[in-house]
Amino acid sequence: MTTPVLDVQGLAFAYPDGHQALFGVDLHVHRGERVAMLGPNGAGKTTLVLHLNGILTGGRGSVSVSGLPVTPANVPEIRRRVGIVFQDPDDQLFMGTVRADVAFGPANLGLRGAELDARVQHALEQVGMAEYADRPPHHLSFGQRRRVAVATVLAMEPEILVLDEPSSNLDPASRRELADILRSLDVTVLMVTHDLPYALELCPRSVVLSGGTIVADGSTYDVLTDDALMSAHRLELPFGFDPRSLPRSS
Ligand SMILES: Nc1ncnc2c1ncn2[C@@H]1O[C@H](COP(=O)(O)OP(=O)(O)OP(=O)(O)O)[C@@H](O)[C@H]1O
Repeated sequence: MTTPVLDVQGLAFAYPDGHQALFGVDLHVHRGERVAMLGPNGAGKTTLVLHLNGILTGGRGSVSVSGLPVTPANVPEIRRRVGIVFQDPDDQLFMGTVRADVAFGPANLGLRGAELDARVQHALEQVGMAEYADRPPHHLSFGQRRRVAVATVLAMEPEILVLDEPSSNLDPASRRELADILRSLDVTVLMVTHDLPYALELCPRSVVLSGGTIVADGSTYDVLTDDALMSAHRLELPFGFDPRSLPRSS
């Protein structure tokens, strides 16, 4: 078996106020997988994501990315390997142009000149935003800014792309376009979402985190059609959406 891209073992974490948010989480994601992380509000999803690149540390258990443990000493390399796209693109876009925002990370890695330009161009092409390179990010629509935020992370050539609620606040066309982009990428994806149809559309596998533990890990179709599991963990499909009535693509 190859080394997982993401290897979380027995991760337990309590916040400084004593609130225990994770109770021994195990999660293994292999290269090329697209995995959805589902779960009700307060389940611990964000807490888990913040451990993946060392924003939160100090809990029990371990997290490794392609064999490299997430430790304070490894954080710079871990942050290159784990690209997190946060829910609000404005948390990630702070430069005067789209190009400068996408160049920021690779320039910090030491890329310069033609190599840097090519990296930026490729990342913008991957998200269909190359023609916006010279625009200020704050002149773009929310959906366009989210795509640029994805490009800022892709420009680092991460081992795993972690997306927090990628479909939130997108209109139906932007939501579909982002799905097409994510499907086209040759990258391992972990996607936190409450948008269950989006999980079904994009991720063959889903894990359900509830009360700080993983309560299910299997095919997204099997998870979403397990009525007892769904109701036990406050997961609800949109009215009228029935995975059983869809062609089985994932
Ligand atoms: N800084 C903090 N200090 C104390 N407790 C916290 C802190 N941040 C989160 N928590 C608690 O930890 C638990 C897990 O929170 P977390 O944000 O990881 O959940 P989540 O699954 O991402 O929820 P949501 O779907 O609402 O985003 C919750 O009970 C939350 O109240």
